[in-house]
Amino acid sequence: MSDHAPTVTLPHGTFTIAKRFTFQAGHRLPSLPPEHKCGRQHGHSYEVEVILTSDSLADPGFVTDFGDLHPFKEFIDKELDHRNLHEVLPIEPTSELLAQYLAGWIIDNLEPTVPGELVAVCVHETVSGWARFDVVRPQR
Ligand SMILES: Nc1nc2c(c(=O)[nH]1)N=C([C@H](O)[C@H](O)COP(=O)(O)OP(=O)(O)OP(=O)(O)O)CN2
Ligand SMILES: [Zn+2]
Repeated sequence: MSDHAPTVTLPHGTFTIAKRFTFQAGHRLPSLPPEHKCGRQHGHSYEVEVILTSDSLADPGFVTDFGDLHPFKEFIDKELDHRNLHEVLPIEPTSELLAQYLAGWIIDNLEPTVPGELVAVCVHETVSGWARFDVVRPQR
């Protein structure tokens, strides 16, 4: 029996990675009618998933080094963690708008320094509810 796994023909395709970040925050959704429970102050353990893609890999075989996403963690920890989101964000803090806002932060601040391209940001507010914002790029 050989000591090596067999050689295979490597298929063409695209690579996708994801990394999860978490933070705790309070919010309310001030635009909701007064009888809606989510108009009241409450909190979530937010999970944010950042999804990046590339057709080719940087050494040693990365779309983007997961460690290169650390500035996003620093941003979340400094600006969002243990805060009232409706007080610190320039948007109404629904999951959908938070996903779009975080995608904008990544495109402005992180994407220029990493090889991968942002595909989407998912925001999980609860174990059962989440929203995803998909970045639409102009046709090249
Ligand atoms: N499309 C969206 N709907 C709602 C959002 C949102 O961001 N996008 N947010 C909320 C509230 O923030 C709420 O905290 C979560 O709502 P909901 O899942 O209804 O609340 P529960 O976890 O208590 O769920 P139950 O299934 O009722 O236990 C509301 N909607
Ligand atoms: Zn909520």
